[in-house]
Amino acid sequence: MAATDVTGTGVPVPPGRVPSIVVRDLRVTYKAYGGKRNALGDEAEGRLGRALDRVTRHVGTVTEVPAVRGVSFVAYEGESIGVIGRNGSGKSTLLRAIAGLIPTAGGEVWAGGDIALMGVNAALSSALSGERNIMLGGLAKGLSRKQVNELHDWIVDFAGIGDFVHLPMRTYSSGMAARLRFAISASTAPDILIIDEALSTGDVEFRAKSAARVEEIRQQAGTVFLVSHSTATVRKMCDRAIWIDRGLLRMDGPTDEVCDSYERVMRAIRRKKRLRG
Ligand SMILES: Nc1ncnc2c1ncn2[C@@H]1O[C@H](COP(=O)(O)OP(=O)(O)OP(=O)(O)O)[C@@H](O)[C@H]1O
Repeated sequence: MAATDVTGTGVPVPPGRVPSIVVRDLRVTYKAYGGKRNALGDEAEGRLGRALDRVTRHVGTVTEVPAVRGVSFVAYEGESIGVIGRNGSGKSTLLRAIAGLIPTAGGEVWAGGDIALMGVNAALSSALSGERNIMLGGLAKGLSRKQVNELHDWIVDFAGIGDFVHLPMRTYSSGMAARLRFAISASTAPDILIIDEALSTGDVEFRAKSAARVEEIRQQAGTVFLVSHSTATVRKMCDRAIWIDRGLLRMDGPTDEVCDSYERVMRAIRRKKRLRG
Protein backbone atom coordinates (compact mmCIF):
# COMPACT_ATOMS: atom_id res chain seq x y z
CA MET A 1 0.00 0.00 0.00
CA ALA A 2 1.40 3.43 -0.92
CA ALA A 3 1.90 6.25 1.60
CA THR A 4 -0.90 8.82 1.60
CA ASP A 5 -1.06 12.50 2.55
CA VAL A 6 -4.04 12.18 4.91
CA THR A 7 -2.62 14.78 7.32
CA GLY A 8 -2.61 17.62 4.80
CA THR A 9 0.98 18.53 5.72
CA GLY A 10 2.40 17.30 2.45
CA VAL A 11 4.10 14.55 4.48
CA PRO A 12 2.87 11.12 3.39
CA VAL A 13 1.89 8.78 6.23
CA PRO A 14 3.63 5.44 5.64
CA PRO A 15 1.37 2.39 5.83
CA GLY A 16 1.20 0.77 9.27
CA ARG A 17 2.25 3.90 11.16
CA VAL A 18 -0.09 5.77 13.47
CA PRO A 19 0.32 9.55 13.69
CA SER A 20 0.28 10.89 17.25
CA ILE A 21 0.82 14.57 16.45
CA VAL A 22 0.15 16.46 13.25
CA VAL A 23 1.51 19.99 13.08
CA ARG A 24 0.42 22.03 10.09
CA ASP A 25 1.93 25.44 9.26
CA LEU A 26 2.16 26.35 12.96
CA ARG A 27 2.93 29.97 13.79
CA VAL A 28 3.54 31.67 17.13
CA THR A 29 4.12 35.38 17.51
CA TYR A 30 5.03 36.97 20.81
CA LYS A 31 4.18 40.55 21.54
CA ALA A 32 6.94 42.27 23.45
CA TYR A 33 6.06 45.61 24.96
CA GLY A 34 8.62 48.39 25.22
CA GLY A 35 12.14 47.13 24.40
CA LYS A 36 13.15 45.89 21.00
CA ARG A 37 13.40 42.11 20.61
CA ASN A 38 14.39 40.01 17.67
CA ALA A 39 14.11 36.39 16.66
CA LEU A 40 17.52 35.41 18.00
CA GLY A 41 17.42 37.33 21.25
CA ASP A 42 20.53 39.08 22.47
CA GLU A 43 22.81 36.98 20.34
CA ALA A 44 21.77 38.63 17.12
CA GLU A 45 24.20 41.34 16.16
CA GLY A 46 25.52 43.17 13.09
CA ARG A 47 24.49 41.82 9.72
CA LEU A 48 22.44 39.02 11.25
CA GLY A 49 20.67 41.48 13.51
CA ARG A 50 19.78 43.74 10.60
CA ALA A 51 18.52 40.76 8.60
CA LEU A 52 16.36 39.73 11.53
CA ASP A 53 15.02 43.25 11.90
CA ARG A 54 13.43 42.71 8.50
CA VAL A 55 11.35 39.79 9.84
CA THR A 56 10.58 41.45 13.18
CA ARG A 57 7.78 43.97 12.82
CA HIS A 58 7.62 46.93 15.17
CA VAL A 59 4.09 48.11 15.83
CA GLY A 60 4.10 51.30 17.91
CA THR A 61 5.78 50.39 21.18
CA VAL A 62 4.82 46.74 20.68
CA THR A 63 7.33 44.51 18.96
CA GLU A 64 6.05 41.35 17.36
CA VAL A 65 8.48 38.46 17.62
CA PRO A 66 7.67 35.72 15.10
CA ALA A 67 9.14 32.87 17.16
CA VAL A 68 7.65 30.02 15.09
CA ARG A 69 7.11 30.89 11.43
CA GLY A 70 5.21 28.04 9.79
CA VAL A 71 6.32 24.59 10.93
CA SER A 72 4.79 21.34 9.67
CA PHE A 73 5.59 17.75 10.57
CA VAL A 74 3.95 14.48 11.56
CA ALA A 75 5.07 12.47 14.62
CA TYR A 76 4.22 8.80 15.05
CA GLU A 77 3.52 6.52 17.98
CA GLY A 78 6.65 4.95 19.40
CA GLU A 79 8.97 7.68 18.13
CA SER A 80 11.48 9.58 20.20
CA ILE A 81 12.19 12.91 18.52
CA GLY A 82 15.03 15.23 19.46
CA VAL A 83 14.44 18.94 18.86
CA ILE A 84 17.68 20.85 18.33
CA GLY A 85 18.64 24.37 17.32
CA ARG A 86 20.51 27.42 18.51
CA ASN A 87 19.48 29.53 21.48
CA GLY A 88 16.32 31.46 20.70
CA SER A 89 15.52 29.48 17.55
CA GLY A 90 12.00 28.67 18.77
CA LYS A 91 12.29 25.10 20.09
CA SER A 92 10.56 25.66 23.44
CA THR A 93 7.94 27.91 21.87
CA LEU A 94 7.11 25.26 19.27
CA LEU A 95 6.63 22.55 21.87
CA ARG A 96 4.73 24.75 24.30
CA ALA A 97 2.37 25.62 21.44
CA ILE A 98 1.99 21.92 20.58
CA ALA A 99 1.13 21.25 24.25
CA GLY A 100 -1.53 23.97 24.02
CA LEU A 101 0.15 26.13 26.67
CA ILE A 102 0.47 29.27 24.55
CA PRO A 103 -1.77 30.79 21.90
CA THR A 104 -0.84 30.31 18.26
CA ALA A 105 -0.95 32.93 15.52
CA GLY A 106 -1.91 30.42 12.84
CA GLY A 107 -1.80 26.83 11.68
CA GLU A 108 -3.10 23.70 13.38
CA VAL A 109 -2.04 21.03 15.84
CA TRP A 110 -3.81 17.69 16.04
CA ALA A 111 -2.90 15.43 18.94
CA GLY A 112 -4.03 11.82 19.19
CA GLY A 113 -3.71 11.64 22.98
CA ASP A 114 -2.92 13.53 26.17
CA ILE A 115 0.25 15.63 26.18
CA ALA A 116 2.46 16.21 29.22
CA LEU A 117 5.19 18.80 29.19
CA MET A 118 8.03 18.12 31.52
CA GLY A 119 10.53 20.87 32.01
CA VAL A 120 12.96 21.93 34.67
CA ASN A 121 10.88 25.07 34.97
CA ALA A 122 7.64 23.26 35.76
CA ALA A 123 5.95 25.40 38.39
CA LEU A 124 6.25 23.98 41.87
CA SER A 125 6.00 26.16 44.95
CA SER A 126 9.22 26.66 46.92
CA ALA A 127 7.26 27.54 50.06
CA LEU A 128 5.49 24.17 50.13
CA SER A 129 6.91 20.81 51.14
CA GLY A 130 7.83 18.19 48.56
CA GLU A 131 4.79 16.24 49.74
CA ARG A 132 2.40 19.11 49.00
CA ASN A 133 4.08 19.76 45.67
CA ILE A 134 3.70 16.12 44.69
CA MET A 135 -0.02 16.40 45.39
CA LEU A 136 -0.40 19.71 43.53
CA GLY A 137 1.74 18.54 40.59
CA GLY A 138 -0.26 15.30 40.36
CA LEU A 139 -3.61 17.12 40.50
CA ALA A 140 -2.34 19.53 37.82
CA LYS A 141 -1.62 16.48 35.66
CA GLY A 142 -5.27 15.52 36.00
CA LEU A 143 -4.79 12.69 38.52
CA SER A 144 -7.15 12.10 41.43
CA ARG A 145 -5.97 12.40 45.08
CA LYS A 146 -6.09 8.62 45.36
CA GLN A 147 -3.93 8.18 42.26
CA VAL A 148 -1.38 10.72 43.55
CA ASN A 149 -1.26 8.95 46.95
CA GLU A 150 -0.59 5.66 45.18
CA LEU A 151 2.28 7.21 43.22
CA HIS A 152 3.75 9.13 46.15
CA ASP A 153 6.35 6.57 47.26
CA TRP A 154 7.46 5.89 43.70
CA ILE A 155 8.01 9.63 43.13
CA VAL A 156 9.98 10.14 46.37
CA ASP A 157 12.07 7.07 45.67
CA PHE A 158 12.74 7.97 42.03
CA ALA A 159 13.70 11.55 42.96
CA GLY A 160 15.92 10.23 45.76
CA ILE A 161 14.92 13.05 48.12
CA GLY A 162 14.27 10.87 51.21
CA ASP A 163 13.09 12.76 54.30
CA PHE A 164 13.47 16.10 52.50
CA VAL A 165 9.98 15.37 51.15
CA HIS A 166 8.62 16.81 54.42
CA LEU A 167 10.58 20.06 54.10
CA PRO A 168 9.78 23.15 52.00
CA MET A 169 11.26 22.97 48.52
CA ARG A 170 13.32 26.11 49.14
CA THR A 171 15.60 23.93 51.29
CA TYR A 172 16.37 21.64 48.30
CA SER A 173 19.47 21.84 46.17
CA SER A 174 18.68 22.72 42.54
CA GLY A 175 19.46 19.11 41.58
CA MET A 176 16.99 17.75 44.14
CA ALA A 177 14.28 20.13 42.94
CA ALA A 178 14.89 19.19 39.31
CA ARG A 179 14.78 15.48 40.17
CA LEU A 180 11.48 15.92 41.97
CA ARG A 181 10.00 17.78 39.00
CA PHE A 182 11.15 15.03 36.68
CA ALA A 183 9.76 12.30 38.96
CA ILE A 184 6.35 14.01 39.20
CA SER A 185 6.15 14.41 35.43
CA ALA A 186 7.38 10.90 34.67
CA SER A 187 5.25 9.14 37.28
CA THR A 188 2.61 8.36 34.69
CA ALA A 189 3.10 7.59 31.03
CA PRO A 190 1.26 10.16 28.91
CA ASP A 191 0.56 9.43 25.25
CA ILE A 192 2.85 12.27 24.27
CA LEU A 193 5.67 13.40 26.52
CA ILE A 194 7.62 16.61 25.93
CA ILE A 195 10.87 16.96 27.84
CA ASP A 196 12.50 20.38 27.79
CA GLU A 197 16.14 20.02 28.89
CA ALA A 198 15.06 18.06 31.97
CA LEU A 199 17.60 15.36 31.30
CA SER A 200 20.53 17.73 31.42
CA THR A 201 19.99 18.18 35.15
CA GLY A 202 21.10 15.85 37.87
CA ASP A 203 24.15 13.69 38.22
CA VAL A 204 25.25 10.88 35.94
CA GLU A 205 23.28 8.27 37.88
CA PHE A 206 20.04 10.27 37.74
CA ARG A 207 20.51 11.00 34.05
CA ALA A 208 20.81 7.28 33.36
CA LYS A 209 17.72 6.57 35.48
CA SER A 210 15.67 9.26 33.75
CA ALA A 211 16.82 8.07 30.32
CA ALA A 212 15.65 4.55 31.23
CA ARG A 213 12.26 5.93 32.33
CA VAL A 214 11.86 7.86 29.06
CA GLU A 215 12.67 4.65 27.19
CA GLU A 216 9.97 2.83 29.21
CA ILE A 217 7.43 5.51 28.33
CA ARG A 218 8.46 5.32 24.69
CA GLN A 219 7.97 1.58 24.69
CA GLN A 220 4.42 2.05 25.94
CA ALA A 221 3.74 3.38 22.44
CA GLY A 222 3.90 7.03 23.56
CA THR A 223 5.72 9.65 21.55
CA VAL A 224 8.58 11.49 23.24
CA PHE A 225 9.93 14.91 22.25
CA LEU A 226 13.24 15.90 23.78
CA VAL A 227 14.37 19.53 23.49
CA SER A 228 18.09 19.62 24.07
CA HIS A 229 21.22 21.63 23.38
CA SER A 230 23.21 18.43 23.59
CA THR A 231 23.41 16.52 20.33
CA ALA A 232 25.12 13.74 22.33
CA THR A 233 21.94 13.28 24.42
CA VAL A 234 19.74 13.43 21.32
CA ARG A 235 21.92 10.87 19.52
CA LYS A 236 21.67 8.55 22.52
CA MET A 237 17.96 8.88 23.13
CA CYS A 238 16.22 9.70 19.86
CA ASP A 239 15.66 7.92 16.59
CA ARG A 240 14.63 11.07 14.76
CA ALA A 241 15.63 14.72 15.05
CA ILE A 242 14.06 18.01 14.06
CA TRP A 243 16.29 21.05 13.62
CA ILE A 244 14.59 24.38 14.24
CA ASP A 245 16.33 27.47 12.93
CA ARG A 246 14.94 31.00 13.33
CA GLY A 247 11.43 29.67 13.76
CA LEU A 248 11.56 27.40 10.71
CA LEU A 249 12.02 23.68 10.35
CA ARG A 250 15.45 23.42 8.77
CA MET A 251 15.82 19.63 8.76
CA ASP A 252 13.83 16.57 9.83
CA GLY A 253 15.19 13.03 9.59
CA PRO A 254 17.23 10.26 11.18
CA THR A 255 19.05 11.54 14.29
CA ASP A 256 22.62 11.06 13.07
CA GLU A 257 22.00 12.79 9.73
CA VAL A 258 20.34 15.83 11.33
CA CYS A 259 22.87 16.10 14.19
CA ASP A 260 25.82 15.77 11.77
CA SER A 261 24.48 18.64 9.62
CA TYR A 262 23.68 20.77 12.66
CA GLU A 263 27.14 20.26 14.17
CA ARG A 264 28.76 21.06 10.80
CA VAL A 265 26.89 24.37 10.56
CA MET A 266 27.59 25.24 14.22
CA ARG A 267 31.32 24.57 13.69
CA ALA A 268 31.31 26.85 10.61
CA ILE A 269 29.56 29.62 12.57
CA ARG A 270 32.07 29.32 15.43
CA ARG A 271 34.97 29.40 12.96
CA LYS A 272 33.58 32.56 11.32
CA LYS A 273 33.13 34.21 14.71
CA ARG A 274 36.73 33.37 15.66
CA LEU A 275 38.06 34.80 12.39
CA ARG A 276 36.12 38.01 12.97
CA GLY A 277 37.79 38.15 16.39
N1 LIG B 1 7.46 35.54 26.47
C1 LIG B 1 8.15 36.01 25.42
N2 LIG B 1 7.92 37.26 24.95
C2 LIG B 1 8.58 37.71 23.87
N3 LIG B 1 9.49 37.00 23.16
C3 LIG B 1 9.76 35.75 23.59
C4 LIG B 1 9.11 35.19 24.74
N4 LIG B 1 9.58 33.92 24.91
C5 LIG B 1 10.48 33.70 23.92
N5 LIG B 1 10.58 34.80 23.13
C6 LIG B 1 11.43 34.95 21.95
O1 LIG B 1 11.02 33.96 21.00
C7 LIG B 1 12.14 33.40 20.34
C8 LIG B 1 12.16 31.89 20.54
O2 LIG B 1 12.39 31.59 21.92
P1 LIG B 1 12.43 30.10 22.46
O3 LIG B 1 12.60 30.18 23.93
O4 LIG B 1 11.28 29.35 21.92
O5 LIG B 1 13.75 29.54 21.78
P2 LIG B 1 14.59 28.25 22.16
O6 LIG B 1 15.10 27.71 20.86
O7 LIG B 1 13.81 27.33 23.01
O8 LIG B 1 15.78 28.91 22.98
P3 LIG B 1 16.80 28.28 24.07
O9 LIG B 1 17.55 27.22 23.36
O10 LIG B 1 17.68 29.46 24.41
O11 LIG B 1 15.99 27.80 25.22
C9 LIG B 1 13.37 34.13 20.92
O12 LIG B 1 13.69 35.22 20.08
C10 LIG B 1 12.90 34.65 22.25
O13 LIG B 1 13.60 35.82 22.58
